[in-house]
Amino acid sequence: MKTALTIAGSDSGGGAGIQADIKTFSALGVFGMSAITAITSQNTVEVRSVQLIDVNIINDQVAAVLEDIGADAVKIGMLATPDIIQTVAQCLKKYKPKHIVLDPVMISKGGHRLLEEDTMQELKSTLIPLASLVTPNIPEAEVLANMPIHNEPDMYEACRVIKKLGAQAVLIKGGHLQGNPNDLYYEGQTFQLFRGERIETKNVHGTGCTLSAAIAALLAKGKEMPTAIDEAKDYITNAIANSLNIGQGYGPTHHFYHLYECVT
Ligand SMILES: Nc1ncnc2c1ncn2[C@@H]1O[C@H](COP(=O)(O)OP(=O)(O)OP(=O)(O)O)[C@@H](O)[C@H]1O
Ligand SMILES: Cc1ncc(CO)c(N)n1
Repeated sequence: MKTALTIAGSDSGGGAGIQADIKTFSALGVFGMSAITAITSQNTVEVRSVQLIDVNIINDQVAAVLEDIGADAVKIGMLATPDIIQTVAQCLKKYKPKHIVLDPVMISKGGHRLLEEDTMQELKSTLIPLASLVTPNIPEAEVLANMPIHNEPDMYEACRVIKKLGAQAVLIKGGHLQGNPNDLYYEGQTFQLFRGERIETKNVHGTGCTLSAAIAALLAKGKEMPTAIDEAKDYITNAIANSLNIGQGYGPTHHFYHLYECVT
């Protein structure tokens, strides 16, 4: 069976972070593993508290998984401090996983900052150059590219700037712009727009986590990057279309376990 490791924060509410990633891996027929970087006390409305995990424990979790089982792909989510980023970067340099999908998580849907000041700078210089794909949403892309993004033409320019930070490829997610949620992919030569149709729902907690985990799972199964993104886009669209109206705030996406075949 193919395997995928998520290095991310835990969301007690089950909609984002490690929990969304493992559900997505499982639904796509990939064996999911985790290295937890932070524990968030979170629900569909708010983040109540955050406990960061000691960097030695983060290092040990990654080492334990990669020295024994290995991972066909790694997905990276919430990394709250420059120290944590450096630790994860050292692990990636040591174990050199084939596919690294980096979701530069900044702020929860409820508006809670999930990383400290200066952390985005460290992410830019230390981690983005190691990534096969970096998947910012619009506010994250604005910080990474250091420019405002108001429309699709701005997304093209921001892709160019972010690509120069050294990732192999960039996918800017258009969910936060008005109109249809189209995502723009750029690998340094050609652009590809992955079109979506906006689903009218407030239940979009964890959509970014789910998309990046789906891309990692599909890469683990041997798909080429554009195919992995295309199929992951179908996966997230389906997960949003069937999202769950639970909790008082932004409900979670829904994962269908029986729809996807397992590659052994
Ligand atoms: N209402 C919607 N209908 C259909 N697709 C959507 C909708 N909102 C977002 N998407 C898609 O979901 C994916 C995730 O995008 P989004 O911009 O919401 O990520 P995000 O802000 O990082 O999510 P989160 O921070 O909650 O994890 C993208 O492919 C985007 O186009
Ligand atoms: C732990 C965690 N990671 C990522 C996000 C972004 O949605 C979140 N809300 N919580």
